[in-house]
Amino acid sequence: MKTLRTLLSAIGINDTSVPDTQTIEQICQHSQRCKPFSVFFAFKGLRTDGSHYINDAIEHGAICIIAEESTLRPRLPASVHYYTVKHPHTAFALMCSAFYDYPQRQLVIVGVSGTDGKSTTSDYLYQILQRQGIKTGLLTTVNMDDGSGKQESPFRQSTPEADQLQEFLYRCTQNGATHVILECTSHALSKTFDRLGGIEFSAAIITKVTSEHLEFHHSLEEYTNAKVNLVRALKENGILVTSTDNPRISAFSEALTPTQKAIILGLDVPMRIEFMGYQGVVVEILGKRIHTPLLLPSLATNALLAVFCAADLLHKPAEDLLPLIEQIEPVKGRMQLIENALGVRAIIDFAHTVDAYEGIFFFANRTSEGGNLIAVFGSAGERDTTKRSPMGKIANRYCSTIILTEEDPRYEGNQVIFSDLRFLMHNSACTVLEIEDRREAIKKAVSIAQTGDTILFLGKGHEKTIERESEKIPWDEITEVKHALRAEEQRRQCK
Ligand SMILES: CC(=O)N[C@H]1[C@@H](OP(=O)(O)OP(=O)(O)OC[C@H]2O[C@@H](n3ccc(=O)[nH]c3=O)[C@H](O)[C@@H]2O)O[C@H](CO)[C@@H](O)[C@@H]1O[C@H](C)C(=O)N[C@@H](C)C(=O)N[C@H](CCC(=O)O)C(=O)O
Ligand SMILES: Nc1ncnc2c1ncn2[C@@H]1O[C@H](COP(=O)(O)OP(=O)(O)OP(=O)(O)O)[C@@H](O)[C@H]1O
Repeated sequence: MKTLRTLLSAIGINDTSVPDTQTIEQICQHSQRCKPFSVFFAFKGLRTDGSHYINDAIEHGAICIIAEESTLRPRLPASVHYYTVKHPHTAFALMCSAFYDYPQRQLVIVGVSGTDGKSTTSDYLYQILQRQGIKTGLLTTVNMDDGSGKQESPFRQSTPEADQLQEFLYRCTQNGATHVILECTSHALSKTFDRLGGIEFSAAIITKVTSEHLEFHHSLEEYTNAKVNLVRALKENGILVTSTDNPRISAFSEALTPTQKAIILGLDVPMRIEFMGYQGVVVEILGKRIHTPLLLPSLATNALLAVFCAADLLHKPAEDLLPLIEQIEPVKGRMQLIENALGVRAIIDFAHTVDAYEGIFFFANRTSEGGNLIAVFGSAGERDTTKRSPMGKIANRYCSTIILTEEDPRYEGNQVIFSDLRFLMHNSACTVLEIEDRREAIKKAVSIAQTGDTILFLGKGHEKTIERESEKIPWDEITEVKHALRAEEQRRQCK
């Protein structure tokens, strides 16, 4: 247990008036999660201002309040300590780290970022390190391992808030993990949220930076700059691993210091990726020809990034680790084929960006062998709107039928989202239907598919809910698609 004085000094506040026996039970940023002897951080948010909840936090047991510099000092009981700081999110991360005894200092931490491919690359690296006997922690949108075994991530965010993140790292140290792989999102890396503040990374993998989350970052430069923060957080001898697929390599390599290094696949290490459709991608690299079970070339690149990062961490030749990608296991909801007796190729994938759409529609088109292509998708409400029309355009170019449906409409509602998605759909040979209820949309797609056709179910992957307004409806895309296929098989058998 830490004293308040120690925790305050971790964020540069040295207050000798605080009794040095005063201990702290918890640090929180939501008033209702405070319990007796908590420190409450009052953040100015996008919807409300945490400083409006200071009294609520005190009622729940907060004894110390940290607010932003511009916050007007509220009237407080004399027993409550109150401070302001310039960067409260960074202070929150640093104090949480101190609260858990700086767990990152005991761990080799790899950060994985990029527009697409963070979860898969992280998972592939985890698999490689585990197979090399390294006890490895993992935290992605999909999975978590705190050293006690792999399970689905319980967190709401891909990179959780600093209190949850630091507690996770602490558990990793307690469970004997030596290495940890963290999926690092642009939100978490941004100075606005700084959820990873205080963590020094041994390696940074950047898959590919295209465009996403512009509703938050406002420009591609700002978005890229947030991701570059991962390289800025590298240790003195840290390594950047990326590939020539990444159109923004220079933004990242320019942030390296002379003692840090980079491996750029495709440039430092020539490679060739051969598309083999449903047989899985073949890669030629370092004189080897390796057959992977991964279907998309981008996923194979992710696996290679993982291999070269692992080789550097383990001081092993990459050649020795390359064969491991022959047995790499897929990640839930990523290019997941659902078996069926209809003779239809049913694929669930988490593609939800323009670049990921390019990849998956290229795959589906190249492998269609004359069959029709049907796609079921929507786009997230209250999030980046700039990607919607280009995504719709790509789908419309290749599909015979598109069924627009809900993804997470939130308060924006489906009709606005559908209209954005349709904006550049000029190919009249493609039928575009709108079925808001995702379950009905899936059933419809399955009902019109014939032997040899391909159906893509996009944008939900592993996710467990659909967010309609403020409601979270439980959802399991894999189960829903399986049910629809089974029902259709029975219907056709009875005919
Ligand atoms: C858009 C976004 O990032 N929102 C984050 C933001 O919410 P906000 O600004 O709306 O917060 P707010 O509701 O205005 O509240 C302000 C403050 O008042 C506090 N409060 C509020 C109410 C109350 O009763 N008491 C109280 O103390 C809140 O805890 C908060 O600290 O600050 C909150 C607390 O700091 C975050 O939980 C919340 O993440 C939400 C859950 C979210 O959906 N974030 C997404 C966009 C996100 O982070 N995504 C990334 C990227 C994913 C990807 O790349 O795919 C991720 O890492 O997951
Ligand atoms: N390197 C890549 N380049 C382009 N598309 C990719 C790449 N890797 C994966 N994809 C596509 O993106 C989808 C999501 O992959 P993944 O879950 O690894 O991304 P992510 O960055 O973790 O996504 P999120 O941040 O939303 O959790 C995949 O299903 C695939 O269609």
